[in-house]
Amino acid sequence: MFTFSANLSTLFTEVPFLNRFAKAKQAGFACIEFQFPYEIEPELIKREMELHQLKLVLFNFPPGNWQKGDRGISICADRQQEFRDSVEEAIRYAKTLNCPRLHCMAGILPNGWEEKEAWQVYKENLRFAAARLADHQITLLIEPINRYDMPGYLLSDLKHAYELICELDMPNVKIQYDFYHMQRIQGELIASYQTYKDAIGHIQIADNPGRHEPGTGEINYPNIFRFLKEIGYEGYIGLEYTPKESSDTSFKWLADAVDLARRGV
Ligand SMILES: O=C(O)C(=O)[C@@H](O)CO
Ligand SMILES: [Mg+2]
Repeated sequence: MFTFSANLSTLFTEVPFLNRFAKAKQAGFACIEFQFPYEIEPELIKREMELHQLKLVLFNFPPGNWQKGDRGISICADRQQEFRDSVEEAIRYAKTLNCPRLHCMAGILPNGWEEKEAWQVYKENLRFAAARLADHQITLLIEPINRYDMPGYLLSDLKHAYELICELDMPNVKIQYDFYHMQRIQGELIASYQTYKDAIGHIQIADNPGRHEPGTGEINYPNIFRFLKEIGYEGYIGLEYTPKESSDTSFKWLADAVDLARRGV
């Protein structure tokens, strides 16, 4: 059976980052994930995790300068040393926090850049990162992201992600399948999950439109959870959504999902 993990970058944002661990515990979570922890030293995060007995399942490589528009730097030919340094920084956090998965964002293709060259650099960088992560038994994840939210994001196609993984042929590289992005990119959620399931290493969820909690939009999450249970998915499902009203009132769907699983539906 799968396990839900609370994404502390999008949930409990009513309180400062380090206070979100207690909130996650109070809401009944044993597992958490977040996006970019780099403003806080990992020892402080570790203290909160230990205090509240929380297990970390995922976070991201440093994305470059987010305020200036970076959404990952792994496709940038002129920033390969910066990328390599970012891999080491992510490993430093992952080792301290005992985290088994890291997501590497691709990046936005700058105007006038050759797409073909960007793919080449991306591939080289992923190969480097996957080898470094393998030294620490960490899985490297790549996630197709929709271009409505991130215009120009290079990796926005599930099949491309899969082909890249096949080409790299490194066992610790997997797809991060975010149902919200996949709905906006192509739909066909269950069928496409089924097609690529052996290459998928992590799931995230949110509804569309709005990227709020399941039940607020058009995605049939009860059906998706039923499907994931049927195929025996035993990994994590990250709640990477922005609560429609407040975090505390955004978990009603979760009670229904857990109940559904318990009843063996
Ligand atoms: O945007 C998403 O979806 C993610 O999973 C993030 O890690 C990237 O911001
Ligand atoms: Mg995601």
